[in-house]
Amino acid sequence: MRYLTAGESHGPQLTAIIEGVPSNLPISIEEINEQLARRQKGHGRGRRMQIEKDQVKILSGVRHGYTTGAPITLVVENNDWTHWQGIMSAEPVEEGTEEKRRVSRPRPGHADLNGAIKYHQRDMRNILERSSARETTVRVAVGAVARQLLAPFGIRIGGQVLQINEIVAKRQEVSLDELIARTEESPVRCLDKEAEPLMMAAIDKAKEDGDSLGGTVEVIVEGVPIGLGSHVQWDRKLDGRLAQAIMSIQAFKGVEIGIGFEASGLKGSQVHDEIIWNEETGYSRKTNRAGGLEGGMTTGMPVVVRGVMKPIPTLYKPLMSVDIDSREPFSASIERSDSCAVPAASVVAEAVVAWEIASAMCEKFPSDSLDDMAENVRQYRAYTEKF
Ligand SMILES: Cc1cc2nc3c(=O)[nH]c(=O)nc-3n(C[C@H](O)[C@H](O)[C@H](O)COP(=O)(O)O)c2cc1C
Ligand SMILES: C=C(O[C@@H]1CC(C(=O)O)=C[C@@H](OP(=O)(O)O)[C@H]1O)C(=O)O
Repeated sequence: MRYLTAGESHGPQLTAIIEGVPSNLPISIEEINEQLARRQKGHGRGRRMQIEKDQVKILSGVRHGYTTGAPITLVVENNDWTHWQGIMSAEPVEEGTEEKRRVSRPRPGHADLNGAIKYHQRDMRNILERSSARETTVRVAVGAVARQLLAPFGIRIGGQVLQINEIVAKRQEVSLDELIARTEESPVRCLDKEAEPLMMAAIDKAKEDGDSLGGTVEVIVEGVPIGLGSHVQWDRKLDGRLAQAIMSIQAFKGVEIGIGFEASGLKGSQVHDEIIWNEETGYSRKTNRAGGLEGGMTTGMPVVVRGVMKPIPTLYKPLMSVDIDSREPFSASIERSDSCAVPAASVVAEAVVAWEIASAMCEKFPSDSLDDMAENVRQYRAYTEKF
């Protein structure tokens, strides 16, 4: 499977085209919209989220509720477009007749300056419009389709926030069902009830100070068969692909699988997961420090991926920058902004992980139709249990 996204933050819409989704897969528009709504929530979001009410439109590839195997086009319209039509118009405008909201003072941490130099743009709006994480809207819609492809195989995904700024959540041993239910109730998508108000207070304080905060999110996938991905070629290793997916989310600067960076300080005997076998389910592991991946392939244990999001670059009390017209020092430009988007980003992280797992399923099993795929997954599972 593959997909592309298109669209600007303040343009008319975001679009995704997905190719390779098996035919005969039931698609629920409500479920896609539920995922879009989850991404819009979270303490620390800016005013834009009050303007938008993201809803998907399916323009191709789905008929009477089922995929046909043809490319699927997903669209999410920007309500904010009504305020930006002239500024973002594709039509030529006469010089001086239209307010362009030109950006000439690049924000440290955003794509503004590098993009402007690379693409020969004197108006950095032409960069920020596309680098904006508004794009994650359609990535979540794509992830929602991937989730619907995984659901018939009992593969389920949850996510949580583990840290915001200095506040680290205490680890909670809960089932995936409980994690999914409880994070949905939390304004910061955190299971630790003691950390939650501290995180919210830290976000409020940062906002008050004109500052921003980052943090850590975790995604867990259960029900994955053994052997997705491959050890035989670098670009087929599923751990590498998951890392790329997480790092492709705007503002993500770190990724780890299983115990990740902690492994550097431990001995092999403290890191590797002992192998066990039983007659009913076959091979398994005593622990899951590997986060469900060894040799670029799934072990059958839950896949556990964490990502670190840096603090949002746009600051209401801006850092110093340089104006590209005068080359004089100036405060960076201020665009309307979130002060912390870690809870929203955890929903995006779930989506991109869902996509990678679903893609790996389609590579492992014949996937022209859901019927082919279901039969092959059933046979393969019976085989792995007996191996
Ligand atoms: C859900 C989400 C919301 C974001 N909101 C903002 C925002 O309001 N203001 C901002 O400057 N950056 C925001 N970002 C981060 C920028 O888009 C990102 O830092 C920028 O594109 C530069 O890319 P890089 O940080 O990956 O290098 C957000 C990121 C995510 C994932
Ligand atoms: C629009 C979204 O996030 C945006 C991501 C973003 C950025 O620079 O990444 C900047 C802000 O855009 P605006 O200036 O229009 O408020 C955020 O609101 C969204 O998540 O849907």
